Amino acid sequence: MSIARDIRPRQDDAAFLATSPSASFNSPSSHSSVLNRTIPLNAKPLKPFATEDIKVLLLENVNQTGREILSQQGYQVEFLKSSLSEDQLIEKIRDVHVIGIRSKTKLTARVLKEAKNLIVIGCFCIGTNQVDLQYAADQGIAVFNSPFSNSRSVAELVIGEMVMLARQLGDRSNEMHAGTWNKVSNGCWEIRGKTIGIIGYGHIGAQLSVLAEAMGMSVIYYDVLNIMSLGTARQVKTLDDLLAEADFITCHVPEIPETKGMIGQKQFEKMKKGSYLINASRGTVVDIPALIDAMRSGKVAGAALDVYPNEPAGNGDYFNNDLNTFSADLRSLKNLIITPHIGGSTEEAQKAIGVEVAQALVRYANEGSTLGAVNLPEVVLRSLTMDEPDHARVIYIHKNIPGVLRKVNEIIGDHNVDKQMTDSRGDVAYLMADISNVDAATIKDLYTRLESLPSRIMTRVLY
Ligand SMILES: NC(=O)c1ccc[n+]([C@@H]2O[C@H](COP(=O)([O-])OP(=O)(O)OC[C@H]3O[C@@H](n4cnc5c(N)ncnc54)[C@H](O)[C@@H]3O)[C@@H](O)[C@H]2O)c1
Ligand SMILES: O=C(O)CC[C@@H](O)C(=O)O
Repeated sequence: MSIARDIRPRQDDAAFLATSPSASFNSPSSHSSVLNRTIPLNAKPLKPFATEDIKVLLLENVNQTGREILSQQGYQVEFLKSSLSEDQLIEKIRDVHVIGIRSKTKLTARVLKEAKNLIVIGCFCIGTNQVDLQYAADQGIAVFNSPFSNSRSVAELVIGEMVMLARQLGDRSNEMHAGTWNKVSNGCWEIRGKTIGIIGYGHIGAQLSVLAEAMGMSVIYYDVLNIMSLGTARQVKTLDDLLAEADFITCHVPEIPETKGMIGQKQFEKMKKGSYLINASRGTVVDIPALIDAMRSGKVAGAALDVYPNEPAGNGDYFNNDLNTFSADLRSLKNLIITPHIGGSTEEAQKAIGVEVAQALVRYANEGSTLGAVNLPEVVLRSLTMDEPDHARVIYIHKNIPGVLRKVNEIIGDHNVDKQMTDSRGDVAYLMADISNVDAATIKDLYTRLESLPSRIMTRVLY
């Protein structure tokens, strides 16, 4: 084996654990086919120096499947059930190399600035709006998520909620719990024959489309992209077209500036009287005080909310006006289902997410692969094999400015570069090269020279 292991960097030497950010997510087929192609049976396990020095912080009750994968690597894994406040996070994140979060933990620029050793962030969920992706990329910190492992769970929840709202099930159940028999059919409907309007026809919206059609519903959808319809679904041109036609309106868009408050007073005015609203996307997408008004006036006959502008840090916390000023008004409404951000909270989804994201973190930490990252270019190299003992993998994350490759190749070009790949995304570029016949002194020298280049964001050497 390579003698390079003898030059273990200090535990706080984040550069050796260099990170990569990468690009947008892939379809499952492209993902797995690339991986299958690049992992031969005799693949040499690359390690970012001493794995037992890698500190992992997992917040928000990340699934056991993910925890196990990371622990099995020998990493030091600390696991917390809830999220942390910004100040607590700043204290904790300082010596952490890998952090795993879900939707609640805010990794702002202020927090990431303190994360001097951090190489990679795993969002054990779909949404990545809780992370300052650009700031992370600028620091060479890769971010991974799980693009579709909980999509089906959300789609099924929405189907259930449509039936519940149409039949006022929440109210009937609450009344029975309070000891009151109230057998009514007024204002109760089948969903068969009704129109569902899906805002955002991505992974969740498309799943929902198929399920809703099977329930006998007509499906229309609005999306900023021109997307192929599934079954007999029909894309409408504008949000207003959807609002005017749908009986059930359901939001499945990401939290981005364009979707903030996209359902507010004006949109409620354009809906049909007696329509229903469901939001299981992000809490900022619907203006909740405007929804409260629309429900009080009878314009909206029922609603289901799973997400809120401010959400508690963990289970057992209060959902009250200290958190969101409208909480008490919201809780007083009839035919309103409010759930604690559980759209993706099923055993199936959480297990799958745990595996998917933890594996991406390990691949990144140990091999430098950015495949599936959401904020950096995607770079993956065929694995080194056990037949290639004296190889090292050099990763150089750098500013995407002219002349860098020439400088880098002046440094690594003195050696035998077996393979090399580079790609850029915006202002950041990611270079990965496998170099043969290198000893500890050479690795140290390469590392030091790359680190001294003005274009450097982060350097890592894996061996
Ligand atoms: N409640 C939960 O537990 C839960 C679980 C999973 C995902 N989510 C949320 O749901 C969101 C959607 O998930 P997904 O997997 O379907 O995402 P996706 O990226 O597959 O699909 C989102 C769709 O929204 C469209 N879109 C973007 N901006 C739009 C706009 N302004 N108007 C109309 N359409 C727009 C996109 O083009 C895309 O087709 C996630 O971003 C996440 O925030 C919530
Ligand atoms: O599990 C979570 O915290 C988030 C679930 C969901 O909103 C997601 O973005 O996947």
